[in-house]
Amino acid sequence: MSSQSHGALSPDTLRAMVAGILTTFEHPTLKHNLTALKALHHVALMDGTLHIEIKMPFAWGGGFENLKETTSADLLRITGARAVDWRLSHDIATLKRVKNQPGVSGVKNIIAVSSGKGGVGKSSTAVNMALALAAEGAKVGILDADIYGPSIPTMLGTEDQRPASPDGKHMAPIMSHGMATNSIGYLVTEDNAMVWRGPMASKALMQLLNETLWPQLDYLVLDMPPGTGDIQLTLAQNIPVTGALVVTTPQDVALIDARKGIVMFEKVAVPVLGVVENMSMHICSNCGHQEAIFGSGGAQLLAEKYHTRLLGQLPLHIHLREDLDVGEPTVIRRPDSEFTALYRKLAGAVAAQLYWQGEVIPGEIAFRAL
Ligand SMILES: Nc1ncnc2c1ncn2[C@@H]1O[C@H](COP(=O)(O)OP(=O)(O)OP(=O)(O)O)[C@@H](O)[C@H]1O
Repeated sequence: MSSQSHGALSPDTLRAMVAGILTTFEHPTLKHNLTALKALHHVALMDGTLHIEIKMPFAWGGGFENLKETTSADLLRITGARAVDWRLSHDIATLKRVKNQPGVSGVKNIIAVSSGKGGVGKSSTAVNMALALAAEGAKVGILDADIYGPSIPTMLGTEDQRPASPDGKHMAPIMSHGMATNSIGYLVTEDNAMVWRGPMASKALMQLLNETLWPQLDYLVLDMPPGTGDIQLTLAQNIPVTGALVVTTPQDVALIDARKGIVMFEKVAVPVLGVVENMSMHICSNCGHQEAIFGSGGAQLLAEKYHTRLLGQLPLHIHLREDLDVGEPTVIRRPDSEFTALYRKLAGAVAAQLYWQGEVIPGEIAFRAL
């Protein structure tokens, strides 16, 4: 099609032209195209610049970058504009929660991050994914519910802080790297928490969730205690979770436990969003050599067998551990690294899966009654 003089286009024609191109855009996060999603929020052509605003119901920073790269040239050609001024805004949908439970004040969606066994990198994944969701454009918080090893404060560099209580009843979350966070680790010593019986632990965690003064959040990432015992089952049943992730390593023993995690969530009707494979490859920090030291392909097979999906794979690399040890997760410390790109891809896949798998609660207003 030949270029047209931009002065000659009516708003409707312009919109139809732009929509025509955007409709053809395909991306792994899109089950239906952008027009079906009503994502084209604003189009205008002024002084040779084409202004386009895309509004999305789930965190979509990565998809948006891809959209710009893929369609800008065509848009310029078809509209005759000299430049495109792209804008992405979000109006993140609130999705149906397990058992239709009422939500937590201020929080639209809760994503539980679990693992069948300890030490597979659940907390590392939760914290980097939460920061990646924020980098993708969402308002994000993280709650460390891992009574057996509350490591989020260390990973966020906030271990010396304690939540204040402005009214003697609620806790103000601690802010770190732009994210609201609270942890069972701020409230009890590790030795204390370890000996809690199930009901005590679950009660404390429910309090932590409900009595934190969360700011308006699109996603609250919940770092669950590892395993599939009573505490995990009680939490999965009582927390108004939107969906759950199961983190595993490619080792057979971890995969067996990850399977138990999937089954546990299915039992209590928590939608499983998918599996995340951590430490899928070891990358040598000297030579870059990659080695599948824990085996390969297992998480993919597990996901297929249980009719879910592999949402991301993260390598085993010394930078990931070092960054967490100094309280500056890789997504913050190395925003342009290949690791951050992987976490952002995972975050985008999780946000999209949550949306497409869920059912939108129209017009719910998350209010806080104090
Ligand atoms: N992909 C990775 N590359 C390098 N180190 C990693 C990676 N994932 C996790 N680690 C490191 O492994 C250790 C355990 O990770 P993490 O605490 O996230 O595991 P977890 O599954 O949450 O453990 P727990 O179940 O005990 O809470 C940490 O020191 C972390 O920095």
